[in-house]
Amino acid sequence: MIRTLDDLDAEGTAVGVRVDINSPLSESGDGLADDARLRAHVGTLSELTERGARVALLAHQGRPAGDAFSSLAAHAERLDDLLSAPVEYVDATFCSDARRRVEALEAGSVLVLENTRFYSEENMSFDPADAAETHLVVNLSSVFDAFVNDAFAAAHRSQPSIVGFAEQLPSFAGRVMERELEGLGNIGERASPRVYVLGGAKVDDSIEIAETVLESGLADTVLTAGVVGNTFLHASGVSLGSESDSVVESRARDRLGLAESLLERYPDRIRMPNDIAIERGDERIEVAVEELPVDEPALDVGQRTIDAYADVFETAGTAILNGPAGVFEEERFAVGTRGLFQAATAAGFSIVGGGDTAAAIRRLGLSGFDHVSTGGGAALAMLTGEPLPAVSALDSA
Ligand SMILES: Nc1ncnc2c1ncn2[C@@H]1O[C@H](COP(=O)(O)OP(=O)(O)OP(=O)(O)O)[C@@H](O)[C@H]1O
Ligand SMILES: O=C(O)[C@H](O)COP(=O)(O)O
Repeated sequence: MIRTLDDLDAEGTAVGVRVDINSPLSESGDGLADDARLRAHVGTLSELTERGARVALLAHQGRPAGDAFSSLAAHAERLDDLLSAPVEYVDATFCSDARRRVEALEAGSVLVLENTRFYSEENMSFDPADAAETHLVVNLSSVFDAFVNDAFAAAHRSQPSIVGFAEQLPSFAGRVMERELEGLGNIGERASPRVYVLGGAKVDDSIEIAETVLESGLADTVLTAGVVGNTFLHASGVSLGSESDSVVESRARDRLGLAESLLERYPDRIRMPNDIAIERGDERIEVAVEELPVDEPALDVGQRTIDAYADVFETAGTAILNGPAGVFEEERFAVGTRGLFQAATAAGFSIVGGGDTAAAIRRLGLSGFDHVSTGGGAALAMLTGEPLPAVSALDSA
């Protein structure tokens, strides 16, 4: 049974709170280009500080050697704007200076510790028992009274700050974690027919997801769009044209055979676009599949596809959306994503996977979904029935 903040005696308690505020950075790299994930955690942090907790914040940003690998100074500054509680930052995570700052925390205040991934162990995976013995967890457990995991978007990572503390301290789910588990947990018990929309450009991953959800019966129908839809059209023998075919072959990598096999095994449960949209001059031109191939790359799905998929949503019990239908960053090719995602809200319960998809619906001003996740890979793991290390750790705490 996972304990929540309802079960935590917060007054005066030094609480280590793991959040996921991993965010796109501004061009200059010294600021945040998007603060959606910081805003997502305001509820948890406000509740804890208003209840008198002494909050030490743990988080990662980027990956070693990656462009977005940075300190959390800018995150702390933004959180100070977003929270009514005082927020300070220290450029240390678990050394004696950091521990002293945690011990000196006043009730109702927040200290942002430095990026956990600045320390080598955090970039490795451990079983929870071994994670509990890492330097980060051992040192910080000596100054924390309790641990809250609110980092749903990193819940699929078995890293020390995610799975180690539950072995050492009383541990609880934060409100983001609680909400995500309510929205995405037990997906197999959600009303059917369950319809998965697989779009975007992570084609090899999406083909594997299609196999998982079809084989397990989680999905009654898989609707494909984006490069994923183009790939299944290609796998079904349709030649889209040299430009699109080469995009498909590069993105599908060695999974094209699996797409062909899935079409043979589930001909009635996988749907492909009826039409695509191309750019000709300054125009958006929609081309029926029967009129393919064309020279220009397929950059979106067309109205016939939107209408056909909308019919499916009308009778869907649950719609799960991951990946946009087209190059939504260009307004002319956002038509598919707008139409498809809006139509999906007709389903009994609509869920949007996190990451770029959640960013897309914010950018396009789309609304009406029952659950919009903060997690990309973590949401997908839950939506395909995979266990999440962070959740297992909290559950055994
Ligand atoms: N037909 C298309 N041709 C080329 N690119 C496309 C097409 N359709 C969608 N895309 C691109 O796919 C990208 C998003 O795909 P991606 O798979 O990363 O989404 P996502 O699954 O939501 O991401 P994440 O897993 O990070 O949440 C967008 O940048 C979009 O431009
Ligand atoms: O942005 C995300 O998907 C999460 O913060 C996890 O980041 P990671 O893929 O670098 O572990």
